[in-house]
Amino acid sequence: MIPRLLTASTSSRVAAASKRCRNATHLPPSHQLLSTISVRPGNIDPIFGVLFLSQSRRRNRLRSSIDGNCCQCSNSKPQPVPYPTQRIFNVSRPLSTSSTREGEEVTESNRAAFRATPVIPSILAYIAKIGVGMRPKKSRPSRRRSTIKGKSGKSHADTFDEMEEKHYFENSETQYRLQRRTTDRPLISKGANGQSAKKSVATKLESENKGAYWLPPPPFSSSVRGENGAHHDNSLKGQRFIRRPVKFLGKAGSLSHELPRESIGLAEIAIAGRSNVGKSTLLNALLYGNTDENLSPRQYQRGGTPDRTKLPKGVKAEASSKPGQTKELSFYQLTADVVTDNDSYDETEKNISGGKMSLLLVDLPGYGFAFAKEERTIEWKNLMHHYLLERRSLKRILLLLDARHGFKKTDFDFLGDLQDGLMAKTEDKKVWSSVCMIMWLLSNPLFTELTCSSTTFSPPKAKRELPPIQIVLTKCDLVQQTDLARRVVIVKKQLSDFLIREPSALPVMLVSARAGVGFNNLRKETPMGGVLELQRELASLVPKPRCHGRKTT
Ligand SMILES: Nc1nc2c(ncn2[C@@H]2O[C@H](COP(=O)(O)OP(=O)(O)OP(=O)(O)O)[C@@H](O)[C@H]2O)c(=O)[nH]1
Ligand SMILES: [Mg+2]
Repeated sequence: MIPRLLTASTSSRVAAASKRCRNATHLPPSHQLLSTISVRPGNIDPIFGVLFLSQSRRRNRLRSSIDGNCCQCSNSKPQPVPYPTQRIFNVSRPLSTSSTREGEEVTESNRAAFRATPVIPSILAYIAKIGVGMRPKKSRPSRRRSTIKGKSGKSHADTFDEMEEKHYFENSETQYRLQRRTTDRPLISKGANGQSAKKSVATKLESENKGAYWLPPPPFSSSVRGENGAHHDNSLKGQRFIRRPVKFLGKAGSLSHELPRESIGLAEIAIAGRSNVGKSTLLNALLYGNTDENLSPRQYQRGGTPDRTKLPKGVKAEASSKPGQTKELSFYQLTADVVTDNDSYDETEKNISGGKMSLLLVDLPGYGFAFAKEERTIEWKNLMHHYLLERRSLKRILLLLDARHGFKKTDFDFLGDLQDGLMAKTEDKKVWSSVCMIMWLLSNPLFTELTCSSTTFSPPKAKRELPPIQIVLTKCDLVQQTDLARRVVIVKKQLSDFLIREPSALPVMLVSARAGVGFNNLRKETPMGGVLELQRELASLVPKPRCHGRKTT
């Protein structure tokens, strides 16, 4: 037996081509194809070691498979990926057919590839508008640089590598000026007493903004602060939302631990992601907002943002720079009492006239590398999968990705495991329900009657799907805005390239849990972007109170 010989590049191309053919009956695996080719000394090129086949038919077969076509498929386009019969993820747009997750190695794009990714102007404009990400530094061209002209007659500053940053900076500067013009218009007018109104209005604004801070949106906070310190939003159609202190409902570290009771009346949101991606920090920011009393939006706009987020008293998730800090599933409940304007509110009163609105945020342990024993990490993983697959009140899964790195292999492994678990569960359920049905029919004396009127029998309930998975990029404050725009493009591409179907059609959200970042539009009525937008999104998932508008007894 003469050993088979192929150059590495040829064999990998054949393997890639065989993977591209979706019709299993058409193309045998590449190794099968190659095993049919017998290698004779005459078939080996003495210099390159590449196969030369005497039979033209075999040569054509090999060539066609190397070119990426199945040897039996006549059309050159690869066949679409066969979709799973069950809906795995909630999607509302066409599924990706470009490649499967299986066998693909997820590689972190290198710096050159990352730089080569185009910056889409609309994404960049959005990022600039919401104010997340590092602003490009003001690159003032030195006098020398601006005066020295290149051969083409252009200044060297014009041919500078970071032209797009310069261009962007000009845009953001214009936006900033426009914003100032609309919000601070009185600043340029003169006061009645001849004194410049600029100073007085500025002082007034300063005092108003002093302590202006960012809280969860209604119903979990107010946009107006009452005289007695109570928070309520008067703009909401005769209703007030009184926020209660955050409640810690409990934690579970293994499958034997009991989870808090499920309830239809509350929205449950799980925060998942790799270890150290910022899950606990984001959870705290979602629960409490960013309440640095000394921080004013004006301070932020001048570029100085404090390093630490100052949170008020209350239960909080523990965050640490060490991966593996969170070792249990922890449940935090945010509740607001809905009070109609005519009613007096008593905090001790159990049955509030308008009812209650509750949001349950669940901090999950991270996957990937963690400072913990292996058995422990396996235990978390099992618990997490069990929770995500079984919990019925789960409304959304926030999948956090570090904005500096995007998707990593562990993230796809996590999604893949969820998908596998869901498939296995569906199969188990099908088998179990059919066994139950047969047993019941056999033991039932009315068996014959039932078979005649089979319409009375209701089939087993359809399988619950996973809730939508929302991709959230965290730590955006550590990334340049142009790089952030590139990251969004790459994450979207990775989603469509490596998953059979995308987790959901929800937009990729950009947040930073650091104080001052992501809320420079604080003074606008509708908050956009950052944690504020995420808070609004989550608040919109909270079901309306059932006893709305009437007194309960
Ligand atoms: N600059 C910056 N740092 C952040 C941000 N969010 C979190 N961090 C930091 O990232 C580190 C990890 O944060 P955690 O919230 O503990 O991360 P985690 O995902 O809960 O980690 P595990 O519990 O170990 O899974 C901490 O040092 C945080 O201060 C952010 O938005 N910006
Ligand atoms: Mg944590």
